[in-house]
Amino acid sequence: MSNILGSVFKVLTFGESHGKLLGCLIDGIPSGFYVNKHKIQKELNLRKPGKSNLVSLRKEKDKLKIISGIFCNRTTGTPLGLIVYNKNKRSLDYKNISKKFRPGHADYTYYKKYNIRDYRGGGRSSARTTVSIVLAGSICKYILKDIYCIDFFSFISCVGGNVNYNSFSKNIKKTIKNKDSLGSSVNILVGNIPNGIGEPLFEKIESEISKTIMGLNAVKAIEFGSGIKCNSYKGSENNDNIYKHGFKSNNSGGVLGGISSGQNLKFTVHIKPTSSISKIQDTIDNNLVEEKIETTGRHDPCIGLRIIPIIESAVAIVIFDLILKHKFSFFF
Ligand SMILES: Cc1cc2nc3c(=O)[nH]c(=O)nc-3n(C[C@H](O)[C@H](O)[C@H](O)COP(=O)(O)O)c2cc1C
Ligand SMILES: C=C(O[C@@H]1CC(C(=O)O)=C[C@@H](OP(=O)(O)O)[C@H]1O)C(=O)O
Repeated sequence: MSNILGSVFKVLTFGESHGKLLGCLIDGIPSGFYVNKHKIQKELNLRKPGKSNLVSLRKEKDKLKIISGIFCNRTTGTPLGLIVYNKNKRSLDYKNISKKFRPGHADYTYYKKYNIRDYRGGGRSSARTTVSIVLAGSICKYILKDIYCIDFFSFISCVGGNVNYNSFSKNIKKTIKNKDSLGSSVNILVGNIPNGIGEPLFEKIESEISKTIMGLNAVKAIEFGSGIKCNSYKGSENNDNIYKHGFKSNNSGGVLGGISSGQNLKFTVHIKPTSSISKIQDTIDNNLVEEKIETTGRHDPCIGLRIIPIIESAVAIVIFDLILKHKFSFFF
């Protein structure tokens, strides 16, 4: 299993959905950084479930606990350990389906590969594990803001194939009634990214971000700038003309040759509909016997509503790691 993100700012993530706790251990964080607990907690609060009836109703406080690596609120350069406890587990919800594989979830592949499966909340395959990404990423996010004024602007751009923002919540409510779920897309814009981040050929900023974002639960595609639409454009339409004070458009998504151009980094992430639905579906059990399955419990009907803080944190880790790894600019 691979549970480590980053190569200099190295984040080891651990924990399961219904285990005792989740967390991360960060190796490679420079010494002397002020660790702002409130800013980390704010990001955890943005990610946590149970905040409305349009998301999973699991109620977690996700209260930050720092277990190592700081002295007088500053990093000491030793491994920084951050955790949150799981408090609101309801493993009984999974009892009926403990031997059946939910279509679309990771149950089938985990069982086939590891020959053992923690069925409680999906165990390690649950998006509850994204807590660890937000723990580490929130630190990167505010360091990037303090040093480079890097800002994130993100929004949900599509729910169930519909791009009209005003219809999103109505559409989700109707889908919940129908015991189903919806796919979605979110748009991410990272402002004030300095020119020069990204290492061609094989650590282009696009490829590094894509690898991490595609590693998130339920993400099925990512497009930069004009994305897949570029296949219908002419060069004269897709090129971003260059002037003394910058670019006239941003079809490149802020990346040229794998290097940030100084324009906003712009990408779209497409997310599949939640697999755990209470509509009856076909599946098999551990003994290959064909069964019907109905997944009840507390599930997100549309993941796009919750994924933005996770994506922002993941991207912040990638950018900060590239900066540290290549001793970019005037950082040191
Ligand atoms: C923020 C977030 C919340 C999610 N909530 C649920 C959920 O409530 N129920 C569910 O079945 N899947 C949920 N997922 C998706 C599963 O974790 C994911 O589909 C599963 O791990 C299988 O991985 P894959 O979809 O990447 O193949 C969520 C994903 C994210 C990013
Ligand atoms: C708990 C979270 O999301 C969970 C993600 C998830 C899944 O299968 O990914 C399934 C559900 O787990 P449970 O049945 O334990 O409530 C969600 O609530 C969270 O994001 O904190």
